[in-house]
Amino acid sequence: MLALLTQMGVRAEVSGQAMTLDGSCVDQPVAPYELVKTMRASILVLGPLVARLGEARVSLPGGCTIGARPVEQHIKGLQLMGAQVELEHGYINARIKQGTRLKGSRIIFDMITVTGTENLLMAATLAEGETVLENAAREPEVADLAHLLVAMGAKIDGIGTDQLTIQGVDRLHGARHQVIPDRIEAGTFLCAVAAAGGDIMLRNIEPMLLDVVLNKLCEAGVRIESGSNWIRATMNQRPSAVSFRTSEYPAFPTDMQAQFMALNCIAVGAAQIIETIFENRFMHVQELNRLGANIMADGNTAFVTGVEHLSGARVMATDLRASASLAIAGLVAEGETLIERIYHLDRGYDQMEQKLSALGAREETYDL
Ligand SMILES: CC(=O)N[C@H]1[C@@H](OP(=O)(O)OP(=O)(O)OC[C@H]2O[C@@H](n3ccc(=O)[nH]c3=O)[C@H](O)[C@@H]2O)O[C@H](CO)[C@@H](O)[C@@H]1O
Ligand SMILES: C=C(OP(=O)(O)O)C(=O)O
Repeated sequence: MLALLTQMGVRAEVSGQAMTLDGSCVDQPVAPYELVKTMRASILVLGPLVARLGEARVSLPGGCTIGARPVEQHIKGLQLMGAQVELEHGYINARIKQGTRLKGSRIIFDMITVTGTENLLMAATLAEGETVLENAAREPEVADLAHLLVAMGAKIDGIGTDQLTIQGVDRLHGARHQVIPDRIEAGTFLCAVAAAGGDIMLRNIEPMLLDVVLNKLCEAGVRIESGSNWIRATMNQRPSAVSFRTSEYPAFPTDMQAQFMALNCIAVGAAQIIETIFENRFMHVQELNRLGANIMADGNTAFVTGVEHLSGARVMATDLRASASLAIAGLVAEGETLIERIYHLDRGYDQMEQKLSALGAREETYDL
């Protein structure tokens, strides 16, 4: 909805005055992962479609412009399984010989790729014989997909590890599956409370999904309590600065980098942030600096020196998590913050403005 309104010229406004979020009695059900994220998904139907129908044509994937985001690992894997793959006018065409199936293969990824693992995992479930995926991604979302496939009749060993062994089956059947909660949405709300102060109760979230994030929040001074499917965070002081390096799961997720940078902007002390997954994921730095932050970026490293106050300004969202970091900084900043191109946020958050409002934030979307 917000995306549609934005296309019609609507902008979102976040305003605050050293605001605190007090949501101790407000339930925040965390949205299922990927329910609202679609643009990057085109590549994910390539493998399963070729496996099922023998040919497929999909556009090169979109997604946030945080780096080149190549997909040659997906293509290499499908070729090893016997598919012919061509690039044509921004589309990927893949096919196998009529009357044949993809062939099980041993595929060693050159680097850890989440969507690459997911794509070839799905394709392998319907291939002929055994496929072994080595150096596979271990993100919980990959394991969740594997559990769904198993419920649909696939044969997969090594779920949750970096080596997945798949015995191809002739067909899959329907199944019922509960998608895991979105750990990045949960982490974003926790960061908002860590930065602005206050109290939040998140339900329908397994703390284990957020291990490293919760550790960093504790290091920042947040009080964390948790049960099997809930997390409560309380913060009543300025956060302490926390340094980190993004990396593949189970290390610190790249999708939480921008939100922790916002937290560091108003922290006591200084932090070093190293981004190792994407080469262009610091676009929020100059926008946070517009709000009075003190950040210097040099290559894949950002140095953040915490300041006591941020002050509202007009800023521009450049991608999904950059938008979230600006929303967090806007809550903390004194005065009004106007975030342009907020439509990026809608691709990964369901009704963030309503959820923040429920916590006591003053946030509006309005027609200009
Ligand atoms: C490992 C990792 O943290 N992946 C993140 C990545 O997943 P996403 O699946 O979008 O990206 P990948 O995991 O495939 O990419 C990881 C790295 O490998 C490189 N690469 C990937 C595939 C390929 O064929 N060639 C290639 O060079 C990418 O450029 C990137 O530097 O973005 C998502 C959205 O931000 C995050 O949720 C994922 O956590
Ligand atoms: C960059 C992200 O998503 P996508 O891969 O869909 O661009 C993200 O979730 O932070």
